[in-house]
Amino acid sequence: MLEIKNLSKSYVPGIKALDNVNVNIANGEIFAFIGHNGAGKTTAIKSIVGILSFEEGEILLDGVNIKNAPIEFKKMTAYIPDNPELYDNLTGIQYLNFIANIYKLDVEKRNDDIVKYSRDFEIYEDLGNLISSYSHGMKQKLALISAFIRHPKLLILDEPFVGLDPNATFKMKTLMKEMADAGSIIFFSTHVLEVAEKFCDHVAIIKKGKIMKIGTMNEVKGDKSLETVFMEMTDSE
Ligand SMILES: Nc1ncnc2c1ncn2[C@@H]1O[C@H](COP(=O)(O)OP(=O)(O)OP(=O)(O)O)[C@@H](O)[C@H]1O
Repeated sequence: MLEIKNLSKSYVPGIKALDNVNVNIANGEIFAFIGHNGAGKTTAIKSIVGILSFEEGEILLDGVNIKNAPIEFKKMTAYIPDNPELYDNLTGIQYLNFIANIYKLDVEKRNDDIVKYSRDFEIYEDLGNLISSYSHGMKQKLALISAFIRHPKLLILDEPFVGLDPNATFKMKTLMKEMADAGSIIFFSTHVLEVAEKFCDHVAIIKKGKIMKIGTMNEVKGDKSLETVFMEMTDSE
């Protein structure tokens, strides 16, 4: 379970980018975090994965506190930013093995997973090429594979649907669903409300650092579309 309790964060004293955010996500849930530009999604994500410090609150994954046990927490977590920075001078396979070695993944299992996921994402044939020769979408696919081979407890993604072709988007959703069915938590931010509506069990709408509405997709949208509820929540001052 991921527990975010009373999380507040300011970049500038007196201005809260996150204001008393509370979120609980059970194992196996697919959770979408939606909000306007500047609402605080990336700030929340970077706080959860331990990149940003925060002044108030607690973040726990299966009871492990990011502040008290950051290494243990990070071992269970895979994070894919909206624009992943990879190592241009490595080949795709060198990068995947580098990540696999850092996390001490079993060699046989990792090799099987690399073949499976790179075939799924149709970049198997490109793994021997330098990352510098990859397109933006291919880099995103490589970053996704590096996360999937770890089978993390928490997979957290910032805007994962931007820049992927329809096949890759479909494949990513299928693999995310598989991971959730195996008990992982999938947490992502998105501006693509149709995908969030169809794909997620749970959702939170954030505005100016505050959670406006949170719950199951049905609880949040009722008999309206997610877009309608989002507009109602975020347009009003
Ligand atoms: N490094 C920073 N220094 C100062 N203020 C920042 C910094 N990063 C973000 N902010 C501010 O924090 C607030 C939340 O930004 P954040 O990037 O979390 O929003 P977001 O919801 O991810 O937006 P987007 O959808 O545009 O990616 C904004 O007001 C932003 O200007």
